[in-house]
Amino acid sequence: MSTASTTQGVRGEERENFTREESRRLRERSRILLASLLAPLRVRLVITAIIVVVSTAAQVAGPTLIAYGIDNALPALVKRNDWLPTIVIVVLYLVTGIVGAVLMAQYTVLFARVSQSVLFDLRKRLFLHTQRLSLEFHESYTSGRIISRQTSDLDSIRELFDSGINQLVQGLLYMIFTAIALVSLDAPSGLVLGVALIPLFVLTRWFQVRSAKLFRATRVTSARVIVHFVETMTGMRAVQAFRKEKRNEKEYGGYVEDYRAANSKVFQLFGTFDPALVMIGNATLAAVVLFGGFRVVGGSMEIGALLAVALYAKRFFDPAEELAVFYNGYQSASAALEKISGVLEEEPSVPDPVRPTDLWHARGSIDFDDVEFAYNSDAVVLPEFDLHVPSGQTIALVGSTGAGKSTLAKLIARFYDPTRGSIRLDGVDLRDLHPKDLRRAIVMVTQEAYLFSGTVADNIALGKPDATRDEIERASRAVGAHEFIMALPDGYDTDVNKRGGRVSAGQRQLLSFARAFIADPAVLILDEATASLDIPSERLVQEALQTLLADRTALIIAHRLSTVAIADRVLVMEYGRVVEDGSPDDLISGTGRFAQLHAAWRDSLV
Ligand SMILES: Nc1ncnc2c1ncn2[C@@H]1O[C@H](COP(=O)(O)OP(=O)(O)OP(=O)(O)O)[C@@H](O)[C@H]1O
Repeated sequence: MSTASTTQGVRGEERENFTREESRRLRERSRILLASLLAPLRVRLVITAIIVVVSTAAQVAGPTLIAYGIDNALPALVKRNDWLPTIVIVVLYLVTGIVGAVLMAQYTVLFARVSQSVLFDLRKRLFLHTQRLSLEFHESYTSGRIISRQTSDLDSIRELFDSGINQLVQGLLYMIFTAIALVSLDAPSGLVLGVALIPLFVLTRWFQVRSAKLFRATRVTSARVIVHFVETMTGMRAVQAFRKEKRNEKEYGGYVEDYRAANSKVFQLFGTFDPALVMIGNATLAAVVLFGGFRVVGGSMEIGALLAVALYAKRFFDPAEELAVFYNGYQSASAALEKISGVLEEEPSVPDPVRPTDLWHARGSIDFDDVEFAYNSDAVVLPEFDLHVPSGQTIALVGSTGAGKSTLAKLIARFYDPTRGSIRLDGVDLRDLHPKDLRRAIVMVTQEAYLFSGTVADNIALGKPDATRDEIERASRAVGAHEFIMALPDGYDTDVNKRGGRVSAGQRQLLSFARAFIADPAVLILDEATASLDIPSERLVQEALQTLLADRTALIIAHRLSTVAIADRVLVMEYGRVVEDGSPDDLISGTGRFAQLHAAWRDSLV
């Protein structure tokens, strides 16, 4: 398999090891993403860079000015009563101090703006792209992982921007300028600093290697805590129904403990690193002062220069810790960027047509022509499927579980494309249809009848965003939902997520019918709820169905055999094939599979 195919999109996200070629490709992908995020901010970045260079240079100038003041300006004042050099030094000191501080403030603000723009852009891109990806992607890439991309991954990139990169740039510049100033002030002291760099380098390397492992452990353990939490909360009904609380408590306790232990190891590491860093700094300072002291006594160095060199030597180590920590922030942010770039690289498996065919007024005839279908090239679900549904026909799909009924429905709604053959609406291949026309012509009402946060009216209007209140009410009346909506605390304006706005399973189904009715599609696909409604509710739903199905092509996945009665035609499916096809009456009076099912159902009613 090629490198591109093993690392394409989110493939390889769970893997720990990569070949050199694969790692190179992943880095390249992250780099391209980062470059595309930074490209629009080019001008701002250049200005920010200039500001930070000038600001750091101004800050570093202080000790040199002090040295000049002590060694040259003060003697002139004392010996010749010449105030000018002293005044110049004091003014310069003040000016560089003020310029350094003002520019530093500017730099912080500008950098924050750059990082906010990058994050805003990335967050938006990720959301829009994830939403555009086909159902196939979402069925395998769990919501926990999507949530991680949008939260913890974006957070580690934010952290790197907020405290990492600007401190890195500042810190590096600071060290470089300080070293230059120190060497130009007194080259021999530069040598001492050069020697001090060796233990500093060794200590930093040691810290990076140890901390990389420990920081990774904190990331892994924290991800486990989040995933377990999300899973428990989303599956709360099953958790409580199966009394899984105790087991969860133990598991969650274990994950939290691992996370705590990982964090405490990180703190222990800092406990060693920080004092060691301070020691190296102090030892260097002592060596510089001692070495300089001898030379001052010997007359080869001025006292002001010694003071400045001591100040530089002391400040030189200030950014060292931030630089060492940056490495970890960088690692976790680049891992995050790699995963996000993977999601962004995914392409919808149901692509929009390049040259779409418009279909303004669909009539609703559907054809399956030599269709074969398999999920993710696994076992074939529909081996060879041919079907003609004339417009206006109501079809009931029955068959044992796993026969392929939902798959058939998903293919008609074009959540997936067939692996062979074509599916056509009014003679136009679904792959060539404009997505807008497709969504207007074919509507699928799923079992879950999902309600979004908002009012009842908002939820119905989803089927036709510009619907007036009149249209909403008419649709609700048509499917028999008006009465119960009016009985809600605020009628159509009741918030479905608030107390009192909670609706029952049957009512939820009626709302989704109203939503479909207002959308007025040429083809309606209905995955009928298995929830056993009580008899009055079932009757209500049956009546609503009749209204909803009138004058359009309909395909109902019928779990209740009572629904079959309102169908013009019944398809019995087994193992991805149609094994019986006929009117309900013909099939019932026959001796086939459906006749048996129907007899068993009728007996169960008596
Ligand atoms: N997203 C998926 N990925 C892989 N295989 C799937 C997927 N969805 C369904 N399948 C498989 O396809 C086959 C048909 O499933 P389908 O959901 O279409 O059956 P069904 O007739 O609607 O069943 P039910 O009445 O239980 O809903 C099953 O073997 C199932 O395991």
